Amino acid sequence: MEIIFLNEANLADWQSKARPNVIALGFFDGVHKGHQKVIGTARREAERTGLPLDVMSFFPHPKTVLSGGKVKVDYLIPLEEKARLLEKMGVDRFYIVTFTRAFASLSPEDYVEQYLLKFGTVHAVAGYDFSYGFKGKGTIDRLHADSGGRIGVSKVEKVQYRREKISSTRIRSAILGGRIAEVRQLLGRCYTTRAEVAGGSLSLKEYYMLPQSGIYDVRIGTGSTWHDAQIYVDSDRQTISFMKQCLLKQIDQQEIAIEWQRRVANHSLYHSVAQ
Ligand SMILES: Cc1cc2nc3c(=O)[nH]c(=O)nc-3n(C[C@H](O)[C@H](O)[C@H](O)COP(=O)(O)O)c2cc1C
Ligand SMILES: Nc1ncnc2c1ncn2[C@@H]1O[C@H](COP(=O)(O)OP(=O)(O)OP(=O)(O)O)[C@@H](O)[C@H]1O
Repeated sequence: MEIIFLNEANLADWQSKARPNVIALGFFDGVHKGHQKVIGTARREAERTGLPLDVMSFFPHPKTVLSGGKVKVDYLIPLEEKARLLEKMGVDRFYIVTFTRAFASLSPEDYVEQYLLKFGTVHAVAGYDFSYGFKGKGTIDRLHADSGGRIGVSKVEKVQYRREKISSTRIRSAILGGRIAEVRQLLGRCYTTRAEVAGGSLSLKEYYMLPQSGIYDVRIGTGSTWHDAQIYVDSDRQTISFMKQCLLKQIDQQEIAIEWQRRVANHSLYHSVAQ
């Protein structure tokens, strides 16, 4: 999979490398079950037509840019992790458009012209609530018309869990609430973060979220094996530590994966046990 960072400076160059494609559109933080349906729909269309499958996403989050940095988005996963997941789903090119105020001011028609038609898009897939162009005025229902009838469009209907839309926002609040079992249902897999182990302490890497304070059953991945463990989270201090230190020696100075399985106790219980 090719990863391409698009900006005003290299836009014309990439337009000149256009080839016909099917593309999935959206931010895709977390690559949850709703996103999987969008990308899966695009993949089937790519297979049917024999065209490459591309994804176009944005960075930083539009909310952060449009608020002038005032709104901070807690990302679920960093770009590298999004790229790993997209590659596993069969994506050929992953475009990441640098989201700036200038980009946000493009009219819906100009976005479609400059970023889809000039990139060779034959068919675009997005969810029922995808929006694009100045003030988000472009909607999936008008994308076909905005392309002058040249781009075929598939709209993915709302994917729900317990009668509510699955969204990145909902997953963020479930993580902050320690509702790890729900997070697993929404993502379609366990939430997995990466951390560094140095001198006996654990630190989460950037662009992952720390669940609510408490004790969690986790699996620790070292690249070669998985170990069952328990982790204590203090979300006020933003720290994580192992309940038993024995694993720490084996994995010192390594980058590990933490697969969050379930929350087994809350903060206060830990303190009464520890005292
Ligand atoms: C060309 C373009 C311009 C946009 N301009 C705005 C804007 O002016 N205001 C806004 O709130 N969002 C704007 N957006 C953001 C979209 O409304 C939407 O949040 C973004 O495309 C991510 O889509 P998703 O959240 O459905 O994945 C723009 C998006 C694109 C692609
Ligand atoms: N539950 C869902 N059902 C169908 N399509 C979805 C769903 N969630 C997102 N999509 C689509 O997936 C693409 C990426 O969406 P986006 O990244 O905005 O997801 P989101 O989870 O709704 O995020 P946020 O919570 O920040 O609004 C868009 O085309 C969007 O319409």
